Amino acid sequence: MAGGGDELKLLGMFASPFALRVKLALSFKGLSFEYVEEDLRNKSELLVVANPVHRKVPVLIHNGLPVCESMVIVQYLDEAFPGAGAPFLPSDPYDRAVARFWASYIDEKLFSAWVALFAAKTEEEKAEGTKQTLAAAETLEGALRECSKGKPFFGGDAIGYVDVALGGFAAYVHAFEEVHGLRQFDAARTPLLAAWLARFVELDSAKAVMPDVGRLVERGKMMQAQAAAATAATAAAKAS
Ligand SMILES: N[C@@H](CCC(=O)N[C@@H](CS)C(=O)NCC(=O)O)C(=O)O
Repeated sequence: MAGGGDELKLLGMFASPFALRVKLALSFKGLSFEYVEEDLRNKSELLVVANPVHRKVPVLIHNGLPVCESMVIVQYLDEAFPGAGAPFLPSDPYDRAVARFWASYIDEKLFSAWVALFAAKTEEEKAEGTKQTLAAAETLEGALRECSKGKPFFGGDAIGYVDVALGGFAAYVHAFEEVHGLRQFDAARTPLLAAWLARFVELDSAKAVMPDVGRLVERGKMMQAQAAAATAATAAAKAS
């Protein structure tokens, strides 16, 4: 429990990068919570009632009230628990706007490039997904330079809003390398991001909630094999 009579319950799924953001945010703020693992093929009544619009994880239930959408939850934690650690969002309104901009870039460009890569059925689609992923990483390299002002994190010396947004994908960077053979935050191409990742995964609060990379790799390989089998079945059906 969070302390002071607050009850926090997180509905998540072990492989969800969005749920990981919330686990990271709670961990960085030192807030304890009850964790409920959802089976997304058979969603609980609690999830459906708590997030009737999207029926997705993560949902944070604070004293019985549900809050949905990972980055909305991260902001909520800043506002609902002002005494729990440094705020993720900067105090200056312009810096706050910049942080929100980059967090939404991560969802719109980096995540969608990964989805494109993951869904790729042909070599051309795979090449396109790879190109988009590396281009998004290069853009984020510039964002990190701008936001960190020479300090280790997007938030400066401390973990900030963009660090949490990107941190949700930290375990995936390693898993992707194993499943797709693509090093996204490469030290030669994006040295700041590569150093950011190495530092981030070593933080005690991050380590405490990070999913097992081996399990993510296993899941990624299984999904890749299922996608390949579906493509082969479609090709066979067309040929017959
Ligand atoms: N924009 C949402 C994305 C959440 C999301 O896509 N969650 C996925 C798991 S990674 C989910 O619950 N999927 C279930 C479904 O689509 O039915 C956020 O940031 O929280």
